[in-house]
Amino acid sequence: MLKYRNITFIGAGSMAEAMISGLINKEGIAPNQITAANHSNIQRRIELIDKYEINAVSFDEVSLNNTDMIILAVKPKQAELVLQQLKPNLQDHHIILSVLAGISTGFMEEIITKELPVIRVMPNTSSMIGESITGISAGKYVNKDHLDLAQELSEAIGKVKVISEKHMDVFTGIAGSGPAYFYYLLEHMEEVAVEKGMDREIARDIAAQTLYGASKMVIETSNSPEELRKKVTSPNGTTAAGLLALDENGGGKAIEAAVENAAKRSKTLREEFEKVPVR
Ligand SMILES: NC(=O)C1=CN([C@@H]2O[C@H](COP(=O)(O)OP(=O)(O)OC[C@H]3O[C@@H](n4cnc5c(N)ncnc54)[C@H](O)[C@@H]3O)[C@@H](O)[C@H]2O)C=CC1
Ligand SMILES: O=C(O)[C@@H]1CCC=N1
Repeated sequence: MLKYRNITFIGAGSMAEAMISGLINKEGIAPNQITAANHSNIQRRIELIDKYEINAVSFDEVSLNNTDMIILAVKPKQAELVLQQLKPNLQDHHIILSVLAGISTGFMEEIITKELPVIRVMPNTSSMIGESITGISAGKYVNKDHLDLAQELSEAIGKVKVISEKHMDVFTGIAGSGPAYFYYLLEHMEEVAVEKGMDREIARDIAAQTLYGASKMVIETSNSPEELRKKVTSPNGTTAAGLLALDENGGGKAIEAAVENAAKRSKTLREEFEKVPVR
């Protein structure tokens, strides 16, 4: 069970913080079970200690003796170096989770050489408030207990889907990067309202609640997005006019292209940063 486990984040940036915040808001995971390690930014460590009362240390000070789960949360390009540096201190009881976009379990397993469980976990920043949707896929040495633990951790920050690793790129394109597309949408909606003289804060609330309500309708009713869209669209009404403008301006295609391009980038990150490790 997660509540008896100690967790060390390697990397203490936005994604690590979103997960830390979600985890300690969840009953059962005490701040002192969590350690975050970063490269050199002392100010950032102080900020995390003050805000969450977790332990925060520099990468050089990190000790893995009392850790059960290591969560890699550095940039994909740092994967190889960080794993090489961790390798001498890895122990048989360690479970390695990686939130790194693109980087495969096979590559990580190859670097660490020990037969340790490596699990890819793709959350999003809504972990911060326990509303992530997190994709997990297991490496070669993962058993049911390891997977259950990764699932439990992911459930502490939102919902979970266990997926095949071959779908991780598209999952990242939809869910890892997805919040940014919706923020972009909200920014644009807000801007139009502001241009028409509406107060920015009010416009923001209106747009955000509209998105939240629409999402909740998809999640909580048995209707598909298409059915729900049709229910909003009165013949010859305002929605039809709005959707026509979306179509004419390539709205649907733009959304598809965003997901495709993010998924493609996930794949090219792998090609760029997975080199054959030097043993
Ligand atoms: N930001 C997001 O929404 C999501 C990010 N991810 C993945 O999470 C990972 C981290 O992304 P962000 O948090 O956005 O990046 P970030 O740039 O905010 O954080 C990276 C962290 O790694 C630390 N770091 C760099 N080199 C290090 C080293 N040698 N040892 C220890 N720490 C080191 C940095 O000090 C920093 O704290 C990436 O691999 C990304 O693909 C996954 C899902 C969503
Ligand atoms: O932009 C990125 O590469 C990371 C991975 C998913 C979300 N943020």
